[in-house]
Amino acid sequence: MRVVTIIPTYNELESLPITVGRLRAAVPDSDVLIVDDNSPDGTGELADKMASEDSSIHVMHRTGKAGLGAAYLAGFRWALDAGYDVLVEMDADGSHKPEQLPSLLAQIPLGADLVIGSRWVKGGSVVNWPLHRKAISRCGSFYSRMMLGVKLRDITAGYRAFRRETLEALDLDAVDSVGYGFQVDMTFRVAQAGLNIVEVPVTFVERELGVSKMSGNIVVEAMWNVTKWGLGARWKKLTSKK
Ligand SMILES: Nc1nc2c(ncn2[C@@H]2O[C@H](COP(=O)(O)OP(=O)(O)O[C@H]3O[C@H](CO)[C@@H](O)[C@H](O)[C@@H]3O)[C@@H](O)[C@H]2O)c(=O)[nH]1
Repeated sequence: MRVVTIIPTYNELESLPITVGRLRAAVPDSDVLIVDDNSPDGTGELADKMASEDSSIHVMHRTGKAGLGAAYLAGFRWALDAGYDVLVEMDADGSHKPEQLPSLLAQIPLGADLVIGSRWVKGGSVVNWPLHRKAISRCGSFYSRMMLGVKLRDITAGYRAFRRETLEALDLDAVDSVGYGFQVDMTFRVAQAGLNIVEVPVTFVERELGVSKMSGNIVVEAMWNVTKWGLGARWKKLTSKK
């Protein structure tokens, strides 16, 4: 099983080497793809240096900040072309513990098409999150579950492992969401394709270095899209019955 862990970065100079070091120690067999959006703090140059010292680390440079969703889509395309069997999504800031990746990967041979590292299933948790982030995440997952009929606890989670065939089954060109909405969008598409989504408990640790790129716009985008997708799916169901 050839695994690649895709790490999108925007201004992650301090966090990136720590996270990649932990990942290499925890899952030495996983290659790494860093997708940098021309970070002003020099993260891209640091990533190049790391790649020059370790042939399992690859770097994709993009011209400017275009959002986490766009970075992942570019990373997916590169990794599919390169022939990887499993594509992992991981934040650069250490909030997704690399030491927990083996528990996500273990689900792939058992038949999972998408594995979600879930904060809100039994055994999952969040460390050091302010109350408002907990509320946004829980409400976002609850609203998405209600609107989309996807029976998962943590639909917005960003710690994931995709089987390559799962991504090949989707129309990636049609995905245009940027923030939280991207994770919900991908989950909804995988669920609609009738594929097997498995949640495993993880501990999400709030970053200690750098700053989150979460913004009000990203939350509004997600809510708007979820409403649109949910109503669209209901309308489709209604009109196909006639
Ligand atoms: N290349 C690139 N990377 C980006 C961009 N925006 C964010 N990133 C990178 O994406 C990762 C997550 O960004 P954060 O800003 O730390 O995200 P967060 O608010 O903590 O959100 C996390 O949790 C959400 C659910 O609670 C998830 O939906 C989200 O995917 C992420 O895992 C980090 O590695 C960050 O550098 C961008 O425009 N371009």
